[in-house]
Amino acid sequence: MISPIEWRDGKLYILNQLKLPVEKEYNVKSTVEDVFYAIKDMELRGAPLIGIAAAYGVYLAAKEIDFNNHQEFMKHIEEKTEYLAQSRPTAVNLFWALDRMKEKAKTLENLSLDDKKKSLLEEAISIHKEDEAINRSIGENFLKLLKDGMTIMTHCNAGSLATSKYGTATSPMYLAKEKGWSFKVFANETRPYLQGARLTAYELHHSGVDVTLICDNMAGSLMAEGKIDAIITGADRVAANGDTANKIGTLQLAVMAKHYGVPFYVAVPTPTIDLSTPTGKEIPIEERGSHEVTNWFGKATAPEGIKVFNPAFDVTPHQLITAIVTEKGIIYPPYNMSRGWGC
Ligand SMILES: CSC[C@H]1O[C@H](OP(=O)(O)O)[C@H](O)[C@@H]1O
Repeated sequence: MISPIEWRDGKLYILNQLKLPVEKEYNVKSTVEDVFYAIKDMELRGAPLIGIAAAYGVYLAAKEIDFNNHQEFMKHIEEKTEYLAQSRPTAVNLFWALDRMKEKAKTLENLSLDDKKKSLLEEAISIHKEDEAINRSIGENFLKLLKDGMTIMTHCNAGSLATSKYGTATSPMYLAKEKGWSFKVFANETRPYLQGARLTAYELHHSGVDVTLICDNMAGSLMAEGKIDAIITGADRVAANGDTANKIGTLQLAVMAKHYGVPFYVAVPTPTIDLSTPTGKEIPIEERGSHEVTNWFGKATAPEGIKVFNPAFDVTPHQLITAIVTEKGIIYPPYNMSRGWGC
């Protein structure tokens, strides 16, 4: 499995996902600004991975501090976490990771400056490592729901390229392969940024998972022909009532799944559950630039100056979700996330 982020030899290496599947290029990110733009420009993306990168970004911000007045130290950390929080608005993992790093920093008052920095790096590494265990547990919980030989559809990339390893929606696909099961996977290309074609098809194909790439507009006919046993997507934010924000195009998949009686599952690490957001209506939906719709790798795919609407996410109402699978267990409707994840 390809790793999208590595901390090694005292440096942060980020795989530039804008170059996949053609080039596999890792770049060193040395400053909090480097991490901000890597998230904003989608060199790295995917809710859990955004959180992990932001955690390292807070450490890189601390690294530049050369004074040990704790009030000033905290002021700097707070400024830089607010800066990183501006990178993308929807994936709650970003804010979860920033809050966790800020809370950690508050506990370091009596340490030397070097030990403060060391402790923040250790916290970022913990967030990174914990994510791997979370994803494996999500996969294990999914295998209680799925059966060998099933055909699964997925949307966008909620794979190892969106996390530390295994992915969330793809975790059961990798674990099934470990168990000698054979899933057939349909990966939706996921216009406009093609995370499904460029990333999900890439990582599953290179891992020997049976994956077939389809255009987004082909999903309905496969369900109508009874060829899909389950749909599994990731999530960027789950509201307290179970409404779920995920990549644009997820909502229409869920509506069609309901119509054709296909189970619609969401793979959710619990840091993606946001109890402070009551329903999907309150989830901020990122709108991205028109170039993502009108160009691909510099080739125009629409007339110059055309008006474009480019929301990066949509919200699937909880009524359309068969189950929410987390590392702590499987949550069934009615969803009331404040009940200890409802597992
Ligand atoms: C593991 S969930 C990843 C989640 O993030 C993706 O969005 P983006 O590529 O814009 O960061 C997509 O919504 C995935 O489901």
